[in-house]
This record gives sequence, structure tokens and C-alpha cells, in this order.
Amino acid sequence: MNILDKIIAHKKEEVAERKSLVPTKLLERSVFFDNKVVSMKKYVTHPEKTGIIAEFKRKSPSKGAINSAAKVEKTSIGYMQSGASALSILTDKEFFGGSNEDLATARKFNFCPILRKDFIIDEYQIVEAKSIGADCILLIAAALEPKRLEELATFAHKLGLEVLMEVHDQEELDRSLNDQLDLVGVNNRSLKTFDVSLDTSYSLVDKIPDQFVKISESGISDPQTLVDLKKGGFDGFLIGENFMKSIRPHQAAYNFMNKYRELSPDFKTEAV
Ligand SMILES: O=P(O)(O)OC[C@@H](O)[C@@H](O)c1c[nH]c2ccccc12
Repeated sequence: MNILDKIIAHKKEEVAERKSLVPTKLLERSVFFDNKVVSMKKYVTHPEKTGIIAEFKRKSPSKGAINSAAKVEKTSIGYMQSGASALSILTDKEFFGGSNEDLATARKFNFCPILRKDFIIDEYQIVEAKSIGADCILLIAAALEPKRLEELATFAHKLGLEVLMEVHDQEELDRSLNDQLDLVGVNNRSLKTFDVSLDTSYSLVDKIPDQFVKISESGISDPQTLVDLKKGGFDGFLIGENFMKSIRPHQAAYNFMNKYRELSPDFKTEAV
């Protein structure tokens, strides 16, 4: 059993329990439910933004504890003020130390696209994503049958949410691509070994059709890497640990994005 199998097994139990505690009808009454969705696609590709999707992640199976003290409010606002295009908020509790409240807090304090970072296997979680203020959901190709993935993506679109599909290799990409996706992410971290290799991104970027916004995910720790990935054809970059491992993640993000600006002279906008 690899880590993903373990997480999905746990997720099934968790979703069953949540469903019995909070019916869908109640989720639909949330104040966030009628919010207009902020497009991740648009913000990531906006020429005056960095393309960075900055992540709030307290711990992970590969790294253990990363930062248990950071506050969502300060961190998310700081990420956005530094020039991030969007936020990614972990809502899985068991393996990543996140919560739905974290995402709802980020929503309250920011006008920007927010990705619900979780392991989605059921429509219920998509309604829940909308009810806590998310704009985009993650669907992991390694965890879903292609047909099921397309069904979930279609359901998300019905609620107005965008969809980021994550792949690790060409086989996952080939079998899971469908028209209901908005963004396609290549995860540089292997689920089996936890090794990170940017070669995964470079080897897959040209295989992703141009109708999708292309995201490189995980293991990015150097602004020069962003310049290179952008040249290689990526529009967006998902960065978590590199910011979160600092005592002040928002400050780390600020320094990182300033360096990125210096390295890309055609990229003019200042952090506010
Ligand atoms: O912290 P990193 O190495 O910058 O990676 C961020 C993000 O890509 C990673 O957290 C991630 C990618 N896909 C996921 C799926 C579930 C949970 C987490 C993830």
C-alpha cells in the first residue's frame, strides 16, 4: 500500500462520517455558497502576476511537521501581498494538519482564487469545497478511474468551480485527460519514493494540450527554477514547503517573489 492508497482509504471513512453529520442541504446554505468563483485559470496566467499558487501546509507525510505555528490569516494575506496569483489551502486533517476552517479563514481575508487541496473522491466533497469558499478543486489522476475523474470534474463545473487535475507520469496524463479540466498539474514528487525531480515536469509539459493551464507542482525552492519552468512552457507553480518551513512563511514568500522579479526583467509589478 503506498501513501496515496492509505490516504484514500482513510478519506472514504471520513467522507462517510461527514455525510452523516452534515447533509448536503446544510452545506448549500453556507454564506459562501453563492459567492462568484474567482478564476484560477485567469489569475495564474495574468501577465502582471507571478503565476505562483502559494500553499498553506502544516505537515505532510513526506516531510513530517513543517510549521505548526503559522497562522492562516497572516500567511495568506502576506502571500497575496507578495504577488502570488492564488492560494492553495490543505484541508486534509489526518495527513496534512489542515482543516475546512483554514480555507474558510483564507476566504474571509482574501479576494483571489483558492484551491481546496484535498483528496476528492466524492461529489459531497465538491459541495463542501464550495460551501467553505473554494474556487478550484484538485483531482488526482492516480487516485481516480478516468471515468470517475471526468464525472467529478463535470460536477464541479456545474457548481461553477474550476478543476486542477494532477498527474505524475505520461500514463496518468494519457488516460485521464478530458474536456472538463481547466488546469493540469505535474507533481514532481513521486508518491512511491517521495523523491522530487523537476525532470518530471520537463518531460511532460509538451504532452499537455495548450487548452489547459500548465502547473508545475512540488519541490520548487529557487526563483531561477521558476524562470526555467516558465521558459519550458509552464504557466503556474505550486509552492508550499519552501515558504512554510520558514518561521515567517509570508516573509519567505516576499523574498522569493522579489528575487523572481529581479530575474525576470519583463515582469514589472511590485509587491504591495
Ligand atoms: O511543498 P511543496 O514541495 O512546494 O509542494 C506543494 C504541493 O505541490 C504539494 O503539497 C502537493 C502536490 N500535490 C498534492 C496532493 C495532495 C497534497 C499535497 C500535494
